[in-house]
Amino acid sequence: MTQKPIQLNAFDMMVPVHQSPGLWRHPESGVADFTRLSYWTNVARTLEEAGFASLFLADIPGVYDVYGGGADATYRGGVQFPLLDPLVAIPAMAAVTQTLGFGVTASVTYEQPYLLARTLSTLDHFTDGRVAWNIVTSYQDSAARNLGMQGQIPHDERYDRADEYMEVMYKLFEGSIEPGAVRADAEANVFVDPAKVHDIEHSGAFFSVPGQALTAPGPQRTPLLFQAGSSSRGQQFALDHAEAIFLSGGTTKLVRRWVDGIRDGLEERGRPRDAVKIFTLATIVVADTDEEAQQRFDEYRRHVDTESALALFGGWTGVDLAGAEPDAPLEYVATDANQSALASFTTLSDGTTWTVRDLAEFVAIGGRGPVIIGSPATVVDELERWMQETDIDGFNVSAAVRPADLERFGRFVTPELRRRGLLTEGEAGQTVRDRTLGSGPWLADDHQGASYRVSP
Ligand SMILES: Cc1cc2nc3c(=O)[nH]c(=O)nc-3n(C[C@H](O)[C@H](O)[C@H](O)COP(=O)(O)O)c2cc1C
Repeated sequence: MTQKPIQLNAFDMMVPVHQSPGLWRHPESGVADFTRLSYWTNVARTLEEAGFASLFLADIPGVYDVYGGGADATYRGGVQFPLLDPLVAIPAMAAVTQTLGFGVTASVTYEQPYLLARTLSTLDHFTDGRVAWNIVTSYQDSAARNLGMQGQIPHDERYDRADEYMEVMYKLFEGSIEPGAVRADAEANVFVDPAKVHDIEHSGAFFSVPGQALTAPGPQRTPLLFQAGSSSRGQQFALDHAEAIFLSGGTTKLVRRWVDGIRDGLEERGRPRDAVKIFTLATIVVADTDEEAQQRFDEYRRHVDTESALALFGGWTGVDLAGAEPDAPLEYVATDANQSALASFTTLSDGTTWTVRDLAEFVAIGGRGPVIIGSPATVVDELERWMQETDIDGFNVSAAVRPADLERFGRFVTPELRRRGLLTEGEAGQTVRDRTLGSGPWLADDHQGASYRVSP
């Protein structure tokens, strides 16, 4: 049995269908209300009570329009569409919770760093240091087209640009407004001390930001940094910047391979092997007994929508499987979309040949991660097995029926985790960085972002 506590993130998105196409039709699904703020404040409360360290909200700035050469299947299936802006809901969720962190996704390919730094600092203030940023480079042509470009920036170049983007962000968060700059000293007639505000004077290949940050940083200065790139260039970027990395793989063997690569990469950079926390996707179907959980899963299966699953897969990978022979084997092609999503069913599949049908059925519940089915004891045994075999730090828990399966997690799995002493509880006032890494509120001194820090 592992001694290491299991860290829990919930993996969700402000859409009707996130990872389990078709399940919105299940009678227990509540997603018809996903546009109500109360849906999300209830989710936040549920997760906090269930011992989750954070809620990770995925986001994309485009529509999945690859399958069948259009978006009709996406519309019909509610496949990550319609899509609300996750940043807007965070303060409301923070106001009804005390310890839950919020991982928000924002794209470095389409957002300007100067304004995004202000948005994230605002959220860090409003959440008392409970905001984390999932740094993505994005992978959709539809996003590029609607954001004023002819097509996507090529895959690896997106990451080169993202490296410079991060330099700008570190300068804005760490190097522009010193701690103590905001004095609000009425007697001296000084609100902000000019000696403690610095222009960042950034001039690079992609960005020019000569001036100062628009707002003083929040309790964490730089928000906790999440990343999920899994291609080799994506992994390099993650090693250079991330404090927590998300993976998504169907087998312990595949996930272990990625984990070893990450920990070796950290060591090569002279950092501790555990400097970055690693989470992998898992979908849990739990009930009182193994039989009841299996029955529940069988019932879920009757609600899956394989066409929507292929629309989702097309959006991730840029590969259109409309009209493909269901028994045709999948083949790897390099695209400018999400390279690791396709690789996990082809070049990284350990000799298994995936057909189009297998893929649609697998992706239809829980996306690219495992589905763990059983009683609370069986589920926790399986979570422990994944922890041991993959050397991860925790899970990104996705719900098949939303939000019911998150509530069920809290009702069934959390008590078993607590009974086995596997959950670490949050404390009010603790930042999400401290809760996740145990290293205080700011970036670690050996993180490259800390080198931009100006101190009093
Ligand atoms: C668990 C997980 C969550 C992700 N969430 C998002 C997201 O919200 N938005 C996004 O644009 N990409 C998301 N991605 C995609 C990654 O950021 C990255 O673009 C993807 O893995 C492709 O990069 P790669 O080619 O380096 O693998 C996610 C990936 C994983 C594994």
